[in-house]
Amino acid sequence: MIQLHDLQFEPYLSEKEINEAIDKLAEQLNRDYEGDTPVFLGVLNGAFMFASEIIKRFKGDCEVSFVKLGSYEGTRSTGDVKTLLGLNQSLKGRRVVLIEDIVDTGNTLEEINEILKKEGVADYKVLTLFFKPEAYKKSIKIDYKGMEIPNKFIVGYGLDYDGLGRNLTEVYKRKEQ
Ligand SMILES: O=P(O)(O)OC[C@H]1O[C@H](OP(=O)(O)OP(=O)(O)O)[C@H](O)[C@@H]1O
Ligand code: HPA
Repeated sequence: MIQLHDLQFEPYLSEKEINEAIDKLAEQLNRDYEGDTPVFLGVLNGAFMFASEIIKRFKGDCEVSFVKLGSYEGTRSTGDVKTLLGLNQSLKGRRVVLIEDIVDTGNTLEEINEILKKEGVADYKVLTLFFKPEAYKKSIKIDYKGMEIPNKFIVGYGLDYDGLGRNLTEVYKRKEQ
């Protein structure tokens, strides 16, 4: 059990389980993007750890870029997704792989979708380590999912509770009261 701020969290996914999911995603990406030079676009802050691991496993040429969006306060989405750092390169005509640590309500994804539509990308795919099907309210297709998880608040592997927990290499879920 760990404590972050006022909440307790219990172990949920081991580093081994997470790495196995990332290995599988990497195999798919290496197959689907063979011979292409995709742009991996990570969504900060949460995706930093996953982005690093998946990009290390990509065998071809690629570019790496980041945007920074935020909408969570504590354990809840405010529904108001703020772009804190936007794109700093043109993605026109490029194949883009959006890297998310988690797709939960889908609010963040919808916001990025609008940004990428305006960019005139050749195509883009959504890659996420974690996906909460019960919470997802949008229709944007999630192309690559590492793991489907129940609608519980998690921390670790880049994900935080009010700033803490991002450095944990395993994932913890909020303890039921
Ligand atoms: O599908 P949603 O409900 O929009 O949730 C997913 C988003 O929430 C988290 O970001 P957050 O806004 O907490 O910012 P952070 O990445 O800096 O922690 C996470 O990193 C995703 O980007
Ligand atoms: O379960 C979660 N944990 C941490 N951050 C998040 N952002 C969306 N869902 C989550």
